[in-house]
Amino acid sequence: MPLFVINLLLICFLIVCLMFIVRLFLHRTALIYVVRKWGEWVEDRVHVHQHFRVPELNDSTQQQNLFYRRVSLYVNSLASLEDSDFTNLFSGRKPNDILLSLDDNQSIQEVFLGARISWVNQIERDARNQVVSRNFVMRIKKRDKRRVLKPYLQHIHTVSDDIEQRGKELRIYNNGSNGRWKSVLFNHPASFDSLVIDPDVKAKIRNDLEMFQKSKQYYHKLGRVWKRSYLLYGPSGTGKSSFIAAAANLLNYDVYNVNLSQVADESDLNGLLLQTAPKSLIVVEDLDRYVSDRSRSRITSSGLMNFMDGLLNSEDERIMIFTMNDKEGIDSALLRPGRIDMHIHFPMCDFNSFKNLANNYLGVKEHKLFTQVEGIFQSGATMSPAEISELMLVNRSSPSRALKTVISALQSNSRNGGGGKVAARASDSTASSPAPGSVSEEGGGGAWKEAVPKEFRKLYGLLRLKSCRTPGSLDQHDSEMIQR
Ligand SMILES: Nc1ncnc2c1ncn2[C@@H]1O[C@H](COP(=O)(O)OP(=O)(O)OP(=O)(O)O)[C@@H](O)[C@H]1O
Ligand SMILES: [Mg+2]
Repeated sequence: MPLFVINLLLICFLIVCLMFIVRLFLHRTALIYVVRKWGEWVEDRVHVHQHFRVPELNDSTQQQNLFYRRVSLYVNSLASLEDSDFTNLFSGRKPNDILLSLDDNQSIQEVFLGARISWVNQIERDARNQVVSRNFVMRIKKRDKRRVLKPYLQHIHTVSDDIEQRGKELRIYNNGSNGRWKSVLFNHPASFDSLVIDPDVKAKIRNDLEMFQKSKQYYHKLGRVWKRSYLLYGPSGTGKSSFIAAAANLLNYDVYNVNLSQVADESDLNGLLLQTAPKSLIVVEDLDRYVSDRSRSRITSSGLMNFMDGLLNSEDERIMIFTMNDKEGIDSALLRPGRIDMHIHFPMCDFNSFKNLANNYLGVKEHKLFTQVEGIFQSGATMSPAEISELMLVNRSSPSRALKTVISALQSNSRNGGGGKVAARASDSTASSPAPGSVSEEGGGGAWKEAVPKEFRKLYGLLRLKSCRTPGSLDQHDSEMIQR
């Protein structure tokens, strides 16, 4: 090979090495950002830009400009804000939330559909440093505007909606006899993680709920109302109401709890449905009782079915949840596909659920008493998760004592006729519950008293009294339990 070719190759190699080292140096020292900024500065000088101002107040009426709020939510959520040279940090509504916020007159950029868009948080102050006006000013290349502006504004709407939805405080609504909803704040701590059901079923439902939330276009294309219905069925104390609370927390939906015995007639029921807001869970608990005992409600079957089909605005997403202890003997038309999209069974506790509860309530993954518990479950004994969790909760200071208490309860239950009997008795116990299916209600304590055999309650009382001798080992809730 001629010498000059070798030299040429050598020079090329050296140039590549040099470029690599320069690039590495720029990245390591963050000089790359400086170079990039210069590049953008030059680019800005050779393009014509268009500016859009979003004032906080409408010029003529001095009323709040709703779009300003959306832009504010959107801009302060941009990932580029985290990378910017300066950012204000504020605490959010939830305890661990930290919110980022642009400073006065700070600018930020993002790339949308290949177009660079920048925002300035323009704040004007007077001589006394009082804010005179607030605006967000958007800047975009004239060349990109026609292509990008419309989808970009739509994108701002969608993202800000989503942020608002995630940050909103949830409420639970109950209907009164006047055909109106009354609401209170809803902060039930239930989550899908704390809910003990078959892991595959749990994953399937979570997936189904999340898919539904993202399926607006799909439902629209099919010409279907954007709604999904679930039936939760199983004995009392198996987690149906807890599931509803967990779903509301997962989706960030308000809960509308329909008490059918308070509904005067079908038009009243439809009126209630129309008063519900989008992004909500509409819940009817203990539907089987209303259906089998007509004296509890003045709604006919067809009225109920119309309600379940819910002629709602197709744009408004809603989820309906019905609960039942037993679906035997229920008119199949009421439960047909389309009217109810998914049937979810909530069974009594088995050994696997018991282990999950022991982990959640006692922090115990393995224990020498587990083999004995497994044997008792295999012999056919069972109790509801509510009963077992209640026993674990009050004995949480000593896992061994908690497990022994559960074992005694299971054995006692088995001697008294097995799980079926407890299940039946547990269902009966809800007949006296004050309001059907209040999501915020912790059903464990009351049902426990009714469902656990007397003999065991005596034994349990003795154990509680004994443990009570250790000062400070019980909280307020525990003392209430002893008095029962
Ligand atoms: N599957 C479960 N996973 C975790 N905790 C549960 C479960 N089932 C019941 N619990 C506990 O028992 C309590 C009562 O459960 P919940 O009210 O959800 O039962 P339910 O099925 O709605 O009963 P009912 O039919 O009587 O209304 C809950 O607060 C929760 O602490
Ligand atoms: Mg319930």
